[in-house]
Amino acid sequence: MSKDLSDNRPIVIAVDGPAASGKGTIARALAAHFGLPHMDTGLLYRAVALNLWRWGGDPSSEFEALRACSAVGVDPDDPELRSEAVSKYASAISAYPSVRAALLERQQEFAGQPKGAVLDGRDIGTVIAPDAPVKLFVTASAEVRAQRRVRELLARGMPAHLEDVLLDIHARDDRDSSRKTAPLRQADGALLLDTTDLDVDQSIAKAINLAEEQLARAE
Ligand SMILES: Nc1ncnc2c1ncn2[C@@H]1O[C@H](COP(=O)(O)OP(=O)(O)O)[C@@H](O)[C@H]1O
Ligand SMILES: Nc1ccn([C@@H]2O[C@H](COP(=O)(O)OP(=O)(O)O)[C@@H](O)[C@H]2O)c(=O)n1
Repeated sequence: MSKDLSDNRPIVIAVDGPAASGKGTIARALAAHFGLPHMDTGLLYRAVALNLWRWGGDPSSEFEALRACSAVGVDPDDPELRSEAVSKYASAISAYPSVRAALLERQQEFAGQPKGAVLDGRDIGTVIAPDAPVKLFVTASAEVRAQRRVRELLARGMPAHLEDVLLDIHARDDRDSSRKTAPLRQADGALLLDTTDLDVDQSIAKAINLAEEQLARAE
């Protein structure tokens, strides 16, 4: 049974996890279930990365990466946002504290909407919305995640090779988890959802159950 929203308390849902774990799919489904707005925060980092890439900027320069943050717009339908090159750039520039700081307010404002919101990313439960009543950490084996990402890229008409995508996923997992600022980790109070052996419908059903459980406990 879905949560009665009539008490007007905001419902903030933080969904974090590594690349292609299914966190975006789950976050969108939770947003639809609870009637909340959704933000894919990875797209912000990808938009900065795409800006930098198009200018011929250097991802190893924090200064240039920060410049790419100014007035960054996100066109979620731009296929280049999901290219492998942009994924690599996004992972590199997201390690810079100044880049993360530049994108912080936009995310916290979104999370602070009166009815609440669902956000997915790497640091939602740890940094952006640490007091969120619902926190999920979505994961799956690297091999399964790579297969999903390959299928997704091919379906979008983009080239993809399993070995390259798997290498990229390992490299991004390592970089995202080992950086000093806002590393990828399961937040305090977050429930683990391993989707390795679950299909999309099963993952969504489990996520809704876990969210309802956390909301009931928060009452
Ligand atoms: N449980 C699942 N089983 C199979 N495929 C999935 C599952 N969850 C997501 N996918 C597919 O895998 C791809 C990556 O999912 P997505 O939700 O975008 O992951 P993330 O946001 O973690 O990168 C998408 O094509 C999505 O449809
Ligand atoms: N909240 C977030 C979201 C993304 N990111 C970074 O942005 C990159 C792209 O994020 P994404 O969520 O679009 O990537 P996928 O998980 O969909 O592959 C990640 O590899 C992270 O390095 C981050 O640091 N913090």
